[in-house]
Amino acid sequence: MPLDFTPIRTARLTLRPLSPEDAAPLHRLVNDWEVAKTLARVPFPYPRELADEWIAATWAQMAAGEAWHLAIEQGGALVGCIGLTLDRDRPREERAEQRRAELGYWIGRRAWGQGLAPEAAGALCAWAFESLGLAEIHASALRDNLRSQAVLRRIGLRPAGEGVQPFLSRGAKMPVLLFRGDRAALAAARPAPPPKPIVLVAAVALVDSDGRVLLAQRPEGKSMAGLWEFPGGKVDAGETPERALIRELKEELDIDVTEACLGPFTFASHSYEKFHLLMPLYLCRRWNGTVRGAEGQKLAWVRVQKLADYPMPPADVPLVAMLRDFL
Ligand SMILES: Nc1nc2c([nH]c(=O)n2[C@@H]2O[C@H](COP(=O)(O)OP(=O)(O)OP(=O)(O)O)[C@@H](O)[C@H]2O)c(=O)[nH]1
Repeated sequence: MPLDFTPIRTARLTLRPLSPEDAAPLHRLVNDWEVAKTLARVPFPYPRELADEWIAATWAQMAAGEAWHLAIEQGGALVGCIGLTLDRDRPREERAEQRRAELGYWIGRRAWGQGLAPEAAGALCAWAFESLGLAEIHASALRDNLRSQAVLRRIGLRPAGEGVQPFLSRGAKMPVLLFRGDRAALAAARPAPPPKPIVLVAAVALVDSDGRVLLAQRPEGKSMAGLWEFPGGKVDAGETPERALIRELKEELDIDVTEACLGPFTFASHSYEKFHLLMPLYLCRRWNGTVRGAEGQKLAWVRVQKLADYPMPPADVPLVAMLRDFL
């Protein structure tokens, strides 16, 4: 068993070395004419012992650095196989960056229609460019296998002519379309990482009769602890920014504010590592009650010219400049 292979994980799949327990489900899935007829190197019917032999062969090939054939697992069950085989037509000592490998895969019939093949193939190719330093990946698909051709195109391979290949399952030579792509072409086709969530935070610059602005210090234990910020907080689901501010100002500062006293001033739009902050900043000069740090946070009334002396979260920096110009 090739123990040193770290499984490749995608959103839905795990690609891992085959194990002897895979032989029975593998046989059941591939001994299906609809699957076998698209594969060049699979006989049909597929003898049960061949599954054991094939799994043992994949370990030997992986240990020799010749091919990487992996199980495609979804939710703990085998749903197909995928592999890359280094081309042999070049001298073994050639430089790694000139290597080419052939991609092959199949998905059991019950797992068709979910986009699993491009998900697995895209991930295996990305791994191979990174770990094996390949120059190019190529593949072929039967001329009438439009579905597989679509998979190859989707992961970034491009048509590279036609050919004829012997198909064990058909006992005949069959016309195929050839595809190939380099690292850049496949990387460009990979889906972008999921966008960061947008977090809506309402904040306010409270301005007193001397024109000073209130800042609150982020307490220990929170992200960006020690930095000074405008009072406010996250807008809850179903809440308006104004209602959120009225709530937060009561909780944090023990003051009462009305919507009419919250004047929209500007906003911050800033990408933090895990989220994108969208923060409307209001101006407020009138409130009821006496401002106090109701959550134990330190407060400071700061003259606009002095605001820059207080280290603030990066999202706030442009807001400070705008306040200075306005007040
Ligand atoms: N209230 C406020 N939040 C700000 C300012 N600038 C800024 O980047 N933020 C960010 O906006 C989010 C405000 O969330 P919050 O006040 O409801 O909650 P929190 O500090 O407990 O958030 P956290 O613990 O998730 O960091 C924080 O991630 C905070 O770092 C600002 O001037 N005022």
